[in-house]
Parts: sequence; C-alpha cells; structure tokens
Amino acid sequence: MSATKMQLDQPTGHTEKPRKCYALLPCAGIGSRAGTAQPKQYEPVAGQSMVEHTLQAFASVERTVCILVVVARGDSFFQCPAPPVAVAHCGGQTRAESVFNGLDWLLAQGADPQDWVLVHDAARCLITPAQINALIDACMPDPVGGLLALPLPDTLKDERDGRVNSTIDRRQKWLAQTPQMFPIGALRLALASHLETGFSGITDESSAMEASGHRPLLVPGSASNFKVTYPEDFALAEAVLAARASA
Ligand SMILES: Nc1ccn([C@@H]2O[C@H](COP(=O)(O)OP(=O)(O)OP(=O)(O)O)[C@@H](O)[C@H]2O)c(=O)n1
Ligand SMILES: C[C@](O)(CO)[C@H](O)COP(=O)(O)O
Repeated sequence: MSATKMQLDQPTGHTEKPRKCYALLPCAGIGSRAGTAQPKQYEPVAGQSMVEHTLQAFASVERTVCILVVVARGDSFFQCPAPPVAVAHCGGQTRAESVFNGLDWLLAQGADPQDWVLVHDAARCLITPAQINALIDACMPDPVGGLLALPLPDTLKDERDGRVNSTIDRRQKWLAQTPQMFPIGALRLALASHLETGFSGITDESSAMEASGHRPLLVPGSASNFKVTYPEDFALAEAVLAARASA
C-alpha cells in the first residue's frame, strides 16, 4: 500500500472514541391522570415504587454507564441509590423540558455530544433489560437512533363531538414507547429549537428529532411496556410484576 493510500484509509493517530450509553429517566411529573396522592412514579407496585422497578431494569444493562433520574426541583420522595444512578433536581414544566435539562446536566458532567442517551419514562416500570438491549443493538449502528414502538393493534377512530368522524387507516401506524435512543448532542439541538414555544407538541424525543428532519428507527417493543397512566393501570402493572416474580 502506498503511503498516500494508507493516509487516506487510516488517518495517522486517529482512533474513533467508543460511544458510551447514558440513561435518562424523566421522573418529574405529577401524574394528574393517575389520581394518586403522591406523584405516581413513587407509588408502590409489587413491593417497591415504580421508579425503583424502572431503575432495576436499567441497572441490569451493562452498557449503560450512568442512569440519571431527573426529578422535580424540591422533590423529597426520591432516595438516590449508589452509582451508576445519579439524580438531578432540574425537572421542568413539561416532560420535554425535564429531558432537555437532564441532557445539559449530562453534558456538564462530561458526557460527549456523540454519546448515546436512552430516555425512558420512570412511569414505564415494566421495561425489561432484554427490551433495552434490543433497542441498543438496533440503534448502535444507526446514524440517527430510534425508539421502541408497537404496531397499532386496534382499529383507529377519529372523533368529533364524542362521535366517530372517520376510521383512520392503521397500516404503518405505531404506538411510540420508551426508551428512545439518540446521540446526546443531536437530541439537545433538536429540543433546543422548541425552547421558545415551551416545547409545544414535543411529546417524545422522536418528535423533536423528526421536526429536525430525522427519521428515527422503529424497533418493535412489547405491549407489556405500557406507561402507567390511569388508576386501573396500577393493578395491571402489579399483576405483570407478580407473574414475572413467580415465573
Ligand atoms: N414535567 C414533567 C412531566 C412528566 N415527566 C415524566 O415523564 C414521564 C411520562 O409522563 P406522563 O406519564 O405523562 O407523566 P405525568 O406528566 O406525571 O402524568 P399526567 O400527564 O397524568 O400528569 C413520567 O415518568 C413523568 O414523571 C417529567 O419528568 N417532567
Ligand atoms: C414519551 C411517551 O411515553 C411516548 O409514548 C409519551 O408520549 C409520554 O407521555 P405524555 O402523556 O405524552 O407525557
């Protein structure tokens, strides 16, 4: 090989830095739809709080170097376990703002903008290490990143005044779940352009990336990874966790 060719193929002294994976759990909501006395993520389900179940799943994934829990300013519920778990009291008015503030926290602590972040709702306490690893495996080689999601299983209706307006073609419709995995710098940039509007319409990380012109990868998830949102969801979460424990 000529010297010139060698230089083009292998720039002298250049080695690509391995990209780390961080997890960021937005945990600063109030859970208004859940009807609980305290924020729903701190409600006990099958013996421990929802956020503790969520942390347990992420702690079993060796490729996550740090699991950042973003709680509300003044939160007195969250007891931070030992590293790799960390807590930042920088929750915002919206989920997107909590995520944005958490990304800044990671960058301030030395995370590289090229590193990956897996953003996951504290309230999706049924996530499993296998599902997290499936997302990492799918996204690591991808230039954009992606999210766990589920092809829509039911017929989809559009509503007007409490009555069916039309039936929507459900082909190619997916329900977005979390974790959602993107490069920290690209996600921060995508969210930053919605700061002025208070992140209006940005309900997940993918929607911010899409608005920036990206097409995130859809990675099939599981129906068991539902978000505990309404009062009846707690019993279902409890039953799934109990079944797993006795399996
Ligand atoms: N300002 C906010 C709002 C939500 N979240 C977090 O985002 C996740 C998903 O949000 P959702 O289930 O909608 O939670 P809440 O906003 O708490 O629920 P609700 O809309 O019923 O009040 C939860 O883990 C929640 O704690 C957050 O970190 N900061
Ligand atoms: C991010 C999310 O879990 C994707 O389904 C969801 O949008 C968060 O819940 P919210 O009610 O939109 O805050």
